[in-house]
Amino acid sequence: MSTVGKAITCTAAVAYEAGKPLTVEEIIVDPPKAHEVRIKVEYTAVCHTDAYTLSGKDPEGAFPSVLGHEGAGIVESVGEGVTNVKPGDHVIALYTAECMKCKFCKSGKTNLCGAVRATQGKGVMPDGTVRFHNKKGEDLLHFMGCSTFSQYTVVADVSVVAIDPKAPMDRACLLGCGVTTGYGAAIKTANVQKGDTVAVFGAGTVGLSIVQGAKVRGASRIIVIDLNQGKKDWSFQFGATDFVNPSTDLKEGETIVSKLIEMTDGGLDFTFDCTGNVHVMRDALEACHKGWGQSIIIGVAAAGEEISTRPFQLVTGRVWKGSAFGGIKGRSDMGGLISDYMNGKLKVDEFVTHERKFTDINEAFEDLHHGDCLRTVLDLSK
Ligand SMILES: NC(=O)C1=CN([C@@H]2O[C@H](COP(=O)(O)OP(=O)(O)OC[C@H]3O[C@@H](n4cnc5c(N)ncnc54)[C@H](OP(=O)(O)O)[C@@H]3O)[C@@H](O)[C@H]2O)C=CC1
Ligand SMILES: N[C@@H](CCC(=O)N[C@@H](CSC=O)C(=O)NCC(=O)O)C(=O)O
Ligand SMILES: [Zn+2]
Ligand SMILES: [Zn+2]
Repeated sequence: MSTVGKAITCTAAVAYEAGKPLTVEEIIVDPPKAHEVRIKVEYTAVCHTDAYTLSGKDPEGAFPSVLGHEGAGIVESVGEGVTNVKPGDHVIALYTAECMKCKFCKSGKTNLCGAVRATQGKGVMPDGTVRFHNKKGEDLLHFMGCSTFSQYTVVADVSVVAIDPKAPMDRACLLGCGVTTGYGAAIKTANVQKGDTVAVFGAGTVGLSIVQGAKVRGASRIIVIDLNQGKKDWSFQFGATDFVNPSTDLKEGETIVSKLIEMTDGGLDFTFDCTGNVHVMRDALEACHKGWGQSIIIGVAAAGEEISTRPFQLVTGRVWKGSAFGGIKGRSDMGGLISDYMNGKLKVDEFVTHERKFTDINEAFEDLHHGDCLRTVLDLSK
């Protein structure tokens, strides 16, 4: 029986309270309104940012909500006026929308889009209402415009892209955030060139995806810095030339900054923070080469945190910038990333260290805190 135009009851993992496990329960998902798309989510991974918001450290975090933003699925139905996807399309949800019409989209300067960001940050659809309700009749908020921790979700049409149906969704879902963010940060935001020197702080999925982007571009040196020795082998597997563990590899009187400057004859062309730690962000800036080194902030820091350095670091030519979703325009660029993956140029499968059924989602959050996990992929059919 067709579900088009009807509310769907399905299983979701609801975040009722900061710092508490998710509640796996049946919820009701309304049909899509105009310019909205209802997706049957097939697979989702858990990103560090989901854990960050669940922890209560996200100033935009609101509860009760349906988290999740690294998901792939199949369009179940579309609202009036939707032309970019159709029922049956395989799709990836986009936490960075691309409307192609707003000031941001038309600027040619950024991948940030202004079309739905304000409502997205409040956990509601562009019309200010929600499509999720629990069985008590309470409204549940959306998250990052995606809410992939539900068997069905509703997103704005500007927040979804169709992909090659031959791409396996249990892997392509990682292009919804981690892999795209890191790879894009290297090849778009930084635009690393052949021979450049690169340092990556934090060897999670984001950091290791920067490593592979830097390798594709022919960087001469790719130094990974992580406190977890277990990340060393992975770093080399993705293309690092060096691995430094600041807790074991620094000599008396040496700092991570002085070591990196010494290793690279004055500092790096590009450094990236993928830890969300503001002290690491400072080190990453100060390890840049005088005159031209650029440090890219990707990690998400908790509410109230601030970055600092001596202004002289910038006066003398180092540049601090940031990157969201790797500077990638989701609707325009995703096809190319999927092709790169399918052609073997972009590693994605290698990040899937754990696979679980959806109902074990709280274990997937636990996985994130263990050094042996890059990504856990959840199968929403189980
Ligand atoms: N700007 C954007 O568009 C996006 C930002 N993010 C953010 O990027 C960051 C990375 O995400 P993800 O790769 O999923 O996260 P992970 O937690 O998988 O990776 C972070 C890595 O950094 C390591 N680390 C923590 N503290 C330090 C330190 N002081 N020095 C060196 N290494 C350290 C961690 O080690 P250990 O495991 O031992 O703690 C871990 O290996 C997160 O803050 C996330 O919220 C994610 C996606 C998009
Ligand atoms: N809500 C937080 C900021 C969270 C944040 O920085 N998100 C990243 C993506 S993290 C993905 O895993 C991002 O791209 N931000 C840009 C955006 O427009 O959201 C806060 O309020 O501090
Ligand atoms: Zn993410
Ligand atoms: Zn736009």
